[in-house]
Amino acid sequence: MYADAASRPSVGLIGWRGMVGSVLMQRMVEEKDFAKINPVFFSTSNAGGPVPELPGIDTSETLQDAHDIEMLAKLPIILTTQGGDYTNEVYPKLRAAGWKGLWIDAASALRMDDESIIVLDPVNRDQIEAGLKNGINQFVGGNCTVSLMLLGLGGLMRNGLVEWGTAMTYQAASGGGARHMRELLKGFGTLHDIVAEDLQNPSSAILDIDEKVITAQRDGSMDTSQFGAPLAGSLIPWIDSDLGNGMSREDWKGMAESNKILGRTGDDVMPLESVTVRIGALRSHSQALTLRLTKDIPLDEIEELLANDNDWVKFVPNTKEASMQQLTPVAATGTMDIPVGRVRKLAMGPEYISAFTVGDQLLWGAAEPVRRMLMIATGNL
Ligand SMILES: NC(=O)C1=CN([C@@H]2O[C@H](COP(=O)(O)OP(=O)(O)OC[C@H]3O[C@@H](n4cnc5c(N)ncnc54)[C@H](OP(=O)(O)O)[C@@H]3O)[C@@H](O)[C@H]2O)C=CC1
Ligand SMILES: N[C@@H](CC(=O)OP(=O)(O)O)C(=O)O
Repeated sequence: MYADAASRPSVGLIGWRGMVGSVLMQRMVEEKDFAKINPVFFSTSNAGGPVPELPGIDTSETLQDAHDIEMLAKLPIILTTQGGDYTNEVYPKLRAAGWKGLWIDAASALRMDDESIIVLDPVNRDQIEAGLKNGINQFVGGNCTVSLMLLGLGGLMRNGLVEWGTAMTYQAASGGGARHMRELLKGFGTLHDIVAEDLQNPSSAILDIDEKVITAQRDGSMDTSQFGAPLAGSLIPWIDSDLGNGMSREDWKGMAESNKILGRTGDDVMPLESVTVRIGALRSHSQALTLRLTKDIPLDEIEELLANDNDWVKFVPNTKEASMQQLTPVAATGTMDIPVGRVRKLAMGPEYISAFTVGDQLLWGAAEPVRRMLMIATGNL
């Protein structure tokens, strides 16, 4: 039974209209979360406007101003998917005003703060529970690639069986935002239009087609305003800012965030290096890993550890057919599954394995960890 309306905790929701926020709303409707809380909807651009028409939402209410610190400070819990700029602007003011409530956030701004816990409850529920008990009040969703990797490889990583690893990523356009997804699709369209007639003719020369495509990709005629380089028919081996030491910020997050989630510090830190790459997938991130295990573990035991770690990981047998059908962005998108496969021992030695994992960047990669944190904080999970 759900709590009656008067005793449900009030929760401020900011960013619900954005791409991550919309996926969060979908999940909250699916899980009937709006029967467990009293939602208060905010906007940075349309205070006084209508609240979203969602099942279970009282549409006689209007949107609150997301910059109104006094209004925000009345709430015991705030969940934001609005982005890091909003967090950086509003959060310090809210705390300075004496607010003691729980802040749940999908943006990276507060992730590595000592006062924050990065939330991924199938992996670190113990940390979350201990944090709630000890008065921690900043709970931040992890980087999408990190969360998806830890869910896929949890059976090895959570059990301390990985000595070190590398993750080579294949990240979808959605990681950049809605406009990036549009730019990718427009890019495919532009390239197709240039060679559409040639494609109709089976005897046209493929090298002529190739020449027309590469010319368009190089001559500046494609829209690259979001990615800064053509992505359709290509890839971009750099994600997020340049740290000036040969690493992108996205490369850096792999080791920093995964160790924080796993609770590994000091001498216990697991070296995990990444090269993060944007590819022309729409909304599921993939990554290929090389892992050195702490010992030689038989392959069937590795498979069992991976398959049984959590309710969402889906072990995919290392065959061509299964990999092509089950281990792709097309298979993972829109689902809560985290397929993991291509697991085999490597020529470097019996402790070395490969693995490949995929997951929806907007579900487990962004919205679901913060949705679940809200449910944990309100005693509903
Ligand atoms: N954990 C992770 O790995 C990930 C985290 N994120 C985080 O989530 C944040 C939000 O990302 P995302 O959802 O892609 O951002 P969006 O740009 O889709 O939405 C952000 C805000 O923009 C405003 N907005 C303006 N125009 C529109 C429009 N036409 N449609 C919808 N919203 C509009 C809305 O605010 P308003 O209603 O107030 O006007 C909305 O909440 C990111 O900045 C990042 O910090 C994102 C991806 C992955
Ligand atoms: N940087 C990720 C998306 C994202 O928003 O990550 P973060 O929450 O760590 O900033 C990507 O581009 O795929």
